[in-house]
Amino acid sequence: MSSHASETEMSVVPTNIVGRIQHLTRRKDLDFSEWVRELLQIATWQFDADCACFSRIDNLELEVVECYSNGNVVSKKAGDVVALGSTFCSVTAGMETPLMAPDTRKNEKLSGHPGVNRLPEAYWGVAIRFGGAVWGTLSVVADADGSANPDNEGILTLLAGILEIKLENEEYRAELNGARESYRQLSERLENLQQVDLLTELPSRGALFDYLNRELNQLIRRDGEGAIALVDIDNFHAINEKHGHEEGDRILKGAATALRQAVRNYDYVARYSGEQFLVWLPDTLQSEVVKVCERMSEGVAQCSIDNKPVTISIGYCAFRSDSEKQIPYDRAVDKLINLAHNALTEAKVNGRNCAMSASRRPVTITSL
Ligand SMILES: Nc1nc2c(ncn2[C@@H]2O[C@H](COP(=O)(O)OP(=O)(O)OP(=O)(O)O)[C@@H](O)[C@H]2O)c(=O)[nH]1
Repeated sequence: MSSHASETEMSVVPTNIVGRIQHLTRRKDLDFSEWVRELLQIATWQFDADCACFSRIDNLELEVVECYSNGNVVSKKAGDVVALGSTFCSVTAGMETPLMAPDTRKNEKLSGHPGVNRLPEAYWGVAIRFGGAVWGTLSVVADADGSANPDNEGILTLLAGILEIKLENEEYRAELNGARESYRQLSERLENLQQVDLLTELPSRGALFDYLNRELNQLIRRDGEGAIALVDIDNFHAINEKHGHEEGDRILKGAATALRQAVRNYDYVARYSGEQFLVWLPDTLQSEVVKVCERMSEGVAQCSIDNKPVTISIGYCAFRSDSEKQIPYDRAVDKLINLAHNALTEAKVNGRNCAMSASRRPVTITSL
C-alpha cells in the first residue's frame, strides 16, 4: 500500500479532492483515455491505494478499459479480459451502492468470495450505469488493508457519476462523428448530383468551371485555338408567361438537345443559368465558330411554340494561345466568359436571333 499521504495531507483531503475533481472536469486537453486515467489516479490517491480500474462488463467477462497503478503492485492493463466471477467487481455490479471493503477478508459480502486470499486485500468498487443498465465498474484496490475514510463512499459515488457523464458525452461524440461522416458522404453525393442539371441532363454550372479550367489549361499547352459561346433563348420570359413553366421547361430541354446535336462530340455544352447555355469549342477556328452558331440556331429553331420557331442569341469569344507562360488559367476562363457575355448583350441589343463575336480576331490568352 502506498504511503504518500501524510497525516497533514489526509486532513486536507476533502478540499484537495474537490479541487482535483473540479480541475479534471474542466480539462479539455485530454482525450477520453487520458481523462479516465487522470480520474483513476485521483481515486488511487484519495483512497491511498495502489491501483484503480475502469472496467466494462460484457456478459460474463470483465474487460479493463483503463487502469492506473502507482507501480507498487502488478496491475491489470487496458484491454485485459478476465472472467467476471473471479473478480470482486462481480459483487459490485449487483449493488446499488458502492462496495467498501478496506479489508476484504472481513467484509460480509466478500469474505466468502473465491478470490479473497488471491486478490488485493482492500477493495472499493461501484457500478457504472449507462443507458439504464449496469455498464461496468470503477474499482480501487490496495495490497494491504486500507483506511476507512468516511468521505470515501461519497467520493467514489461522485467519481462514478462523473465517469457516467463522460461516458455519455463520449457516446454522443461518437454518434456526432458518425452523423458528421454521414453528412459528409451525403454532401459528396449531392455535389456529384449537382454536376448534372436535372432538367436538361447537361453538365451544370457547378461542373462547368472545373472542366473549363482543365480544358483551357490543356489547350494552351498545345498552343491551340478555341471559343466559348453563350447561348440565350430569346424572349423566354414571355414564353413562360404565355404558355406556363412546363412548356418553358419543354423548350429548355429541346434546346439543350438541339445544341448538343449541333456540336462535335468532344465539344461541351452546359447549362450556364436559367435559359442560358455555355458551349465550349476546343480546337476551333473563329471562322468555324460562325458555322457552329448557325447550326445551333437552326437546331433550336426546330423547337417551336405557337407554330413559331424558338430563336436564340449567341455571344462568343474566340481565342488562341500565344504563350505558355504567365497564364492565370482560372481567371482566363472568367474573362473569356465575360467577353462572350458582352457579345451576347450586343446580340440582344441588335434585335436577337443572331450571333455576335467579342472581337474581329481571336483574342490572345496573354491579353486577357
Ligand atoms: N420554365 C423555366 N423557366 C426558367 C428556368 N430558368 C429560368 N427560367 C426563366 O427564364 C426567364 C428568363 O427571362 P429573361 O432573363 O427576362 O430573358 P428573356 O425573357 O429570354 O429575354 P431576352 O433574353 O432579352 O430575350 C425568366 O422568366 C426565368 O424565370 C427553368 O428552369 N424553367
